[in-house]
Amino acid sequence: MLPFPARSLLVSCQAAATSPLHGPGPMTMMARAAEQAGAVAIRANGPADVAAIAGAVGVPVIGINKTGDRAGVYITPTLAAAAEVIRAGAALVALDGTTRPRPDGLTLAEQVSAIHDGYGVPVMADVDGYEAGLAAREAGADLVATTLSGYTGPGPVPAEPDVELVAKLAGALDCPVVAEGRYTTPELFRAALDAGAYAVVIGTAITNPGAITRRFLGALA
Ligand SMILES: CC(=O)N[C@H](C=O)[C@@H](O)[C@H](O)[C@H](O)COP(=O)(O)O
Repeated sequence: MLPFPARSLLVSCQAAATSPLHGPGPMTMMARAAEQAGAVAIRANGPADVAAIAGAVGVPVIGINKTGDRAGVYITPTLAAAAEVIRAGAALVALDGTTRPRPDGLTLAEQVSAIHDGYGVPVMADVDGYEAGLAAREAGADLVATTLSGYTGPGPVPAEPDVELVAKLAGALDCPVVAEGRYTTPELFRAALDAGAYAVVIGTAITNPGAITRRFLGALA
């Protein structure tokens, strides 16, 4: 049973170490504001933020634990990283669901089943493409998210979200597909749901005032 309903908006509350909003205090305020406005789950990074947010909101927290280099597997890359955010209060854990080798040597299937067996929480696999999505479900993921599409190849990150991948995965998988990554407008949020997304995670467009400010100033360039 998933801890949030279909056709819902989930808000990612994360701030880079360079941001004045970095840390559990500001991220908890962001999460409370998102919950007050109708977000039905919060995605948060690291045990400190997960613990603070889980203690302050009534909606479930999707915990991630970014570790290591962004060029490699960095979203909850190991079982130990997953355990930290689960112990901090995550109701669900999201982790790298690509086919790349993982730093602790576990396969994705081994990591997922260790989380299921050891902690009993659902797992969301952040994938970068169709084949990875199929493989992640095969490996036991309870949800598949398009989070890493556009981020694992050699080229620049596209401006638009990968709605096509959402549609392909939703048509092929027997589990919920979550749209995540570069959903910047209400129209794109709606497009993801219409393409078959169970829910949509929105981060930057809601919780990153620095990026929003830069986006407006881009109109002057
Ligand atoms: C690729 C990667 O590391 N994505 C991260 C995953 O947790 C976050 O940095 C994103 O903000 C999140 O996925 C939400 O996406 P957007 O901020 O585009 O709405």
